[in-house]
Parts: sequence; C-alpha cells; structure tokens
Amino acid sequence: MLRHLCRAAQGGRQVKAIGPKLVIATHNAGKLREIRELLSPHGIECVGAAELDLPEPEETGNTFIDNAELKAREAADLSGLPALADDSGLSVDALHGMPGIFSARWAEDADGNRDFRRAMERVWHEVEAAGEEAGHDAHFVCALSVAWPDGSIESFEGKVHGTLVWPPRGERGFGYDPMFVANGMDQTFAEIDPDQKHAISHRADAFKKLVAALG
Ligand SMILES: O=P(O)(O)OP(=O)(O)OP(=O)(O)OC[C@H]1O[C@@H](n2cnc3c(O)ncnc32)[C@H](O)[C@@H]1O
Ligand SMILES: [Mg+2]
Repeated sequence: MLRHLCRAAQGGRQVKAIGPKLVIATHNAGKLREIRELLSPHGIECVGAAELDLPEPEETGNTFIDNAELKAREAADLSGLPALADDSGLSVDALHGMPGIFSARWAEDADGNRDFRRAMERVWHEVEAAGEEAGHDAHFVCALSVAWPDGSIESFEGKVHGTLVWPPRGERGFGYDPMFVANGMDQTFAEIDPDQKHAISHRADAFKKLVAALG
C-alpha cells in the first residue's frame, strides 16, 4: 500500500512515508485524473497543484526526468508536502523523437493557449513529409518524480510503443491520444476504456516502477 509507502531503508537511509497527503504537481486536468485513478487503489489523499494555487514552473530541463524533477521539487518546497510530478510526451521515430519534451509546447499558440488538434496536424504533416519509409512508429514517455520537503527525490520512467494514425479518432483521454494506437490494439488511446489505457500506458508503466521501488 502506498499509504504506508516508505523509501527503502538502505545503508542507514531514513525511512520516509509518502502519505497520507501527496501533492500532484500538474496543471493538466487529464493527467491529474489519470494519476488519481492510478493512485486510487493505494488510498492516498491527492491534492492538485491548482487547488493549492501553486505556480506552473518553467520547464527548462533537457529530459523528461529533468522536467519532472523540477516540477516535483518546486511543489514540495512550496507546499511542505511530498509532491509527485509527471513530465511526459510523444516521441515519433520519423521525427527523431520530436515533439518529445516539447509535446505541450507544440500545441501552444503565441498566447500560450493549447490546441491539440493543431498539434496533431503538425505531427502528421511532418511525418508525411519524412516519407513513407520513415514509418509511423511512435512511443509515449512518462517520467514520474516524487520529491520530499527535505530535498530527497526519486524518479522513474515508463513507455508505451505504438503507431500513429490519421485522422484522429475518439473523444476520451487527452493530448495526442486520438492519433495513437498502442501495439496489439486496433483502437486509439482516445477510443479505448480508461481502464484499458491504465493497463498499458506509459504512465501506468512508470507507476509500476514507482510502486516496485517505493511500495
Ligand atoms: O506540466 P504539467 O503541469 O504536468 O502539464 P502539461 O500538460 O504541461 O504536461 P507536460 O509538460 O508533461 O507536457 C506533456 C504533453 O504531452 C502530452 N501527453 C502526455 N501524456 C499523454 C497521454 O497519456 N496521452 C496523450 N498525450 C499525452 C500532453 O499533450 C501533454 O500536455
Ligand atoms: Mg508542462
């Protein structure tokens, strides 16, 4: 049970509980919903960054883990509570891993408003421009970081591989879900039941590693 989750007491390291209250350091409602669903079997009280009026830090890192750590660190420092952050994105083989850590930024206009239909059109347009031989393979990546107020931090990364499809299909999920079909499935992440996404997603994969290490 994550409620009693303790960091491994190795070599005299202090044993530290994650709960009972955990700040979810995201301003993305879709992510927050998925993280709550993934944590619900563990009986942790989750409080969203927006509920605490925490600011959205600038994502200056060069990797998913760098950005997850800076978001978790800032939320733990400001709230005085353990904080979990998620940095994630879509990595497209034909685009040499882009949009990657820029997945949210590809959806933003000059005023910072997000439009994922436009971002998906850009991805598909660039995939087509890369030529048929470049293929349509892609994967989602999710880095999860838990930061404690005393300065310690743990990070985990998960992935799910699949194929991009066009046109986008489905109303569920968020972000790039309508154009992503996981390997072994026929429907996009926006068409399948949320429980099916939670069984195989990059976020679920990262959570499995987090629970294995800390649970
Ligand atoms: O930084 P926070 O506040 O957590 O929220 P964000 O939306 O800005 O999140 P990121 O910086 O991690 O950007 C990742 C983007 O990648 C996309 N993404 C991540 N996970 C996804 C998923 O499960 N399905 C579809 N798109 C996803 C989605 O569009 C996100 O906005
Ligand atoms: Mg972000």
